[in-house]
Amino acid sequence: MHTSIATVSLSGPLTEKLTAASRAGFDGVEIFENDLLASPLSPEEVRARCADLGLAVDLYQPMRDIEAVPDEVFARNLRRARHKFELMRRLGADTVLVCSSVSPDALDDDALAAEQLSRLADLAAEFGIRVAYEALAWGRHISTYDHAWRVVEAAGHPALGTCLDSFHILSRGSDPKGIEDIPGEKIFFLQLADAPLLAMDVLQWSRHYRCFPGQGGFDLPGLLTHVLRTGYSGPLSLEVFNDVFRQADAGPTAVDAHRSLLLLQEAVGVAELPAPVVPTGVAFAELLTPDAEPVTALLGALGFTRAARHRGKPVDLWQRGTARVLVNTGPAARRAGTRLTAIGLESPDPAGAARRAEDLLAPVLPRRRAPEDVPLDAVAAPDGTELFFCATGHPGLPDWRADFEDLAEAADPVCRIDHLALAQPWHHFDEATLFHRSVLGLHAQESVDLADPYGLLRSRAVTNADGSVRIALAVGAAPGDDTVHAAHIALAVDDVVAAARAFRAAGGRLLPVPANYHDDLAARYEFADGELETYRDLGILYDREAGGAFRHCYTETVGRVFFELVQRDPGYQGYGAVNAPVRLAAQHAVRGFTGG
Ligand SMILES: O=C(O)c1ccc(O)c(O)c1
Ligand SMILES: [Mg+2]
Repeated sequence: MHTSIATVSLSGPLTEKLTAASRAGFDGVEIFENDLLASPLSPEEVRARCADLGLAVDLYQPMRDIEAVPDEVFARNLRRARHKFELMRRLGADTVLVCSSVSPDALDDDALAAEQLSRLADLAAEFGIRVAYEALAWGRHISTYDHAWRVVEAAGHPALGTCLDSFHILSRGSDPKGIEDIPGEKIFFLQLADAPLLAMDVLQWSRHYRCFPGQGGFDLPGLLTHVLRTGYSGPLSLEVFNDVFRQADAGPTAVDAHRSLLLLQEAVGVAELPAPVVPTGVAFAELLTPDAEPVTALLGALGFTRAARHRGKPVDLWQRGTARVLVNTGPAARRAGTRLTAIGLESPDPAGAARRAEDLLAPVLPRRRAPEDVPLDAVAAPDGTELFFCATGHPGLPDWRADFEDLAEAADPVCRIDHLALAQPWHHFDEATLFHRSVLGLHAQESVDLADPYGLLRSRAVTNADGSVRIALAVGAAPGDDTVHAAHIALAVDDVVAAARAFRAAGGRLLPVPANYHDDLAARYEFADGELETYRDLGILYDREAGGAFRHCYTETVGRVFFELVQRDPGYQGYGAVNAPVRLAAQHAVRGFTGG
């Protein structure tokens, strides 16, 4: 279907918004009046720019406070409208959005509203323009879609139709099924926005918290299904007022926006995409570092051995059990300190996984990093993390390990990657979740807010069904907070006490945890004799759910990476979130002393 985006959804001046929308693959735009007023381009120039970019000007908006007013006020409104219709002719826009009045002048009189909207439509028709009337959820007298439709229906004017906006409909809890009572050709426009389910004033909610479909709590596929049943065939247009998107780069936001529309079309069956290929495990995590020594010292103390070396590049494979970490000291490492740059995901169909990602606008990475390398399918996640789709040890599929020359048999204490925690750029958290959910087919758990001494950290885990892939996506409230912008690799061990002791005996440094924390644990749980003292000594944190317990501790941080040792009872599904504030405070306390 024809896809469109309101310029208010993107950051920057009008020309940047238009360029971003076009590059992301949108077919058209809704031009928000303020964006035009602030633009140095004339309406003709905007029209030409849109044409050059392959964008239709699908809507001009909004026209406000028009209807159900005393005659003399309406006369002034018509005069204003004539100006706007002349402007729209120059702009090449043939549909105008009129939102229901919020003016104190407006009367609670549907017949008057219908009559005046009809007169407005008469004038619009002289310019070849159609009027799409939309109920704002906070409209003074008209605030529901069915009410707006009754007024439009009563007016019975061919140049007057309604504009449906999913936010206004779903935020008020209206039943979208009634949309099917509207003839499709009288729905002149469809605006789509999701939103987190918040209990707050609807105007504030709308102006600050809207998000792209699939990122919030509304049933957008359900609503769109009702709309399509009417025969509606106009644009699917995103109109998202969001404080974060206003500040984020327009380019990536537009890509995320378009991805959300592709997914919505897939969900309602009007677009076909390659099916998700859910990853079945973690093949490796790759660290890029300008200085291997602190990283390999840490890995060594954690019981990893250097098992293999890449044939052509400065990349070593470190392994303990089935936990594999690649240490890359290539030239790219010089640009930034130590960080986690790539993840290998086990995939039953690597090529299929990459095809879906590509169709959902993920940048595809070169299949070979060098001519002699094994070809691997890889894409970039929104945060830039490279995702390799791997088939470790599958006959018939390329094995990434073929690029490596064995150095040693891996020592094999039981150990695997329990989860990876990735720091997201602060303005791309919702997109990251949607990406991992829809592109990779992972299930998203609830988002949790964690108190950091210097701000709030938001975290949301995405997992596969058996928990063999767990990725915790986190973002700090404060842009540029380095501590929370560290990624970490959590290693699952059978006995965290033994693992922590072995780590310390090998010279590793564990994150010290304040005594107050363990005093509180004593108040909350009963422990066997000596157990709590052991945890106190090693800095082991503890959590318990109905399903079981979680014991975990942290290593020092090297660059922007640290490790966690976890002992997870099979029934425990979380990540020790209750302990995160203590852990974050402890990491702040040692910052500067541990950084590498
Ligand atoms: O918040 C507003 O004023 C506003 C304006 C135009 C719209 O289409 C809308 O949904 C909201
Ligand atoms: Mg709207």
